[in-house]
Amino acid sequence: HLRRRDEQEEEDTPITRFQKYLRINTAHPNPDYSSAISFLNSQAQSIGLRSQILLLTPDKPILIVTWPGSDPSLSSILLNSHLDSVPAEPDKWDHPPFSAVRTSDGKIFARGAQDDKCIGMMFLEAIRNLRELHNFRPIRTIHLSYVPDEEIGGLDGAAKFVGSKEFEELNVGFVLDEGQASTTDEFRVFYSDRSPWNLIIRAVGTPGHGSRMYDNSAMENLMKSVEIMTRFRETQFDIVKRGWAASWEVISVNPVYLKAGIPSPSGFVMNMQPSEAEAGFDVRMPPTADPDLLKQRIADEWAPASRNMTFQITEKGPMRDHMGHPLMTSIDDSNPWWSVFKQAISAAGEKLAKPEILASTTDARFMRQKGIPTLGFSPMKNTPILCHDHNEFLQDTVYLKGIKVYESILVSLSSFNGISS
Ligand SMILES: CSCC[C@H](NC=O)C(=O)O
Ligand SMILES: [Zn+2]
Ligand SMILES: [Zn+2]
Repeated sequence: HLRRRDEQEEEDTPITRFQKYLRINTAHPNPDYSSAISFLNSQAQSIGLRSQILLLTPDKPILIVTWPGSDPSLSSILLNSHLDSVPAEPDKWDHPPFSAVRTSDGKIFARGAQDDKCIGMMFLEAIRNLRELHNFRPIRTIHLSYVPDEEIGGLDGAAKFVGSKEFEELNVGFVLDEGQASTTDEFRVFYSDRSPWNLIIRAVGTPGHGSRMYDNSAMENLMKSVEIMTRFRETQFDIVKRGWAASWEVISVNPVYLKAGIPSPSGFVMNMQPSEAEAGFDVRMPPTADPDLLKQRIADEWAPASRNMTFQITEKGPMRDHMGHPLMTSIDDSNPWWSVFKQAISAAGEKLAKPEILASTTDARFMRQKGIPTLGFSPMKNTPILCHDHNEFLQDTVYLKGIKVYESILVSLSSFNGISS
């Protein structure tokens, strides 16, 4: 006999706890961080873990949960996830994005189900099982961090966190942060991110009657740039389409807004050519790309002063570590953490795909900048990639499997004794 849904959801199980976290609306622009933190904190307490809340920015709390290891002289393991989500357009979803509905085929629908509330809860459930079912005791200390604002650049989140004295005190030797779902039977793992720039180009030009043909209007100047940038975009995209490079190996330049025209009550004035126009672009660079070369190209071709153009680049976070090296975690035997991680995945009976660079960007770049080896990993396989998409969901069995995978990872990492600091 089928039980009623509300009866099922009154139970306290890994799935209902995941649903509870998903129902807390931490989407921008008004993320409810305080409810998320108190929920996670109560979960940590119910497992018997220590926790502390950092308020490095008003209204943007960071939660740190700690499971002390038996050898505090060893560096610790940090599992990081972000509290926030991108917004959702409820009208375009089959289920309300903060309902966390589980359909009869086991799909849990919610904004954040994949990105990245799944891992934040898997961490806690894995620790709960290791303590309660397996009576496991780590040698290295394990910390969990829950940070705000990843989706808007992380400056008041992970960036401030890694710069704090509290972070120093954690003595972190290795970090796992979020990755991305895999559509195959192999898990994906990421050793670097592309670096994001926000690029705004602005044109000024001669205003005039809408009927006149003349050179050097703001719109003409801007649109020439857009054409040149579109051609550059195509050269990069063609390389990917031909299979010569992965999407993370090229520079992406995608237009995200166009702004021009003289507003009128019914829309825009149609018989005036405006004197100003601008466009915004999301630019992503592979970690090994030369940022100065791209800056030169922008100054020479995309926004040349000769065409009455100016530009503004906002670099969203670091691109190099203190040694001037690109932010990449090594994935060869020079990095013992990599070997331990790989071995933990096989011990869980799972396979890893070839390590990748993430085409988008995560908080991992702030940890890598501190010189701490950091991998991006979200154990979701045979799963469509739905981060930032409508109808984001995660299959219940995939979620439960992820907990098991983290149990294996935590046992291996926290028992690893080979590096003394
Ligand atoms: C500009 S930093 C923003 C980080 C964000 N992260 C996930 O989507 C991204 O756009 O990749
Ligand atoms: Zn994310
Ligand atoms: Zn995201």
